[in-house]
Amino acid sequence: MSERLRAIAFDLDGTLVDSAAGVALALNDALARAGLPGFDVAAVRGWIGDGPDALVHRALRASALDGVSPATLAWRLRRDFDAATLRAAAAQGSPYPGVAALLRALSQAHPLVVVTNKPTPLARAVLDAAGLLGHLSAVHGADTPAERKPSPRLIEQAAQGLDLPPAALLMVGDGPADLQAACAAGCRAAWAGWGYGPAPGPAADAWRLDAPQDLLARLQQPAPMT
Ligand SMILES: O=C(O)COP(=O)(O)O
Repeated sequence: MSERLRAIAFDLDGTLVDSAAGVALALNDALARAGLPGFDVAAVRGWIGDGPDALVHRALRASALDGVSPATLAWRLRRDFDAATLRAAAAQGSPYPGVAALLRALSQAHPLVVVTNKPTPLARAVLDAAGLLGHLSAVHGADTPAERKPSPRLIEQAAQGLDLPPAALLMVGDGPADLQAACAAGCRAAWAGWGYGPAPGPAADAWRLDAPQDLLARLQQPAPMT
């Protein structure tokens, strides 16, 4: 690990936990309670990464209800989605192969945090059920819209909590919002190629990781940003 890199911030969905099937389960539970049809995992996978409000909005748009439905429907779907997630956190997904071992190895030497667009209570429940919470120093979830990545706020909050400048962090994530938030915070970035997001363009200043274990190897090399 380079001298200035002192802590690692991980995205949750599509980076630590393969949650698409679990998110689809909770979303479809909420939709069914509202008398609406559900969606398959492939569709839902493409809607993950910007938080549950965006997920609900995208589901409503795909249901052709967007714009004609009252705001209370979105509110109710969101409430029921959160409840379904908390009721069955263990069904929300498992860590990707190699993730638990990676966190175990990295946490020996460096603080690890999660920076996610999931609200904190949901994020903590999912991480706990996945057996990952014990490796983490803190979980920073987006509890208000303004905190959501690509805003740098959660990364800044994480850095502040560790008493480090954001530049001392590496943000590892699968989505464009993760890399944009890292750039906005002035912190280094690594793209998790095993997740849901598209590959960053050639101009993006980020490590490209094919598998969780690649991170250990890359941490021995010079950092992509200074
Ligand atoms: O979309 C979500 O709920 C959270 O997504 P993230 O963990 O990739 O930030």
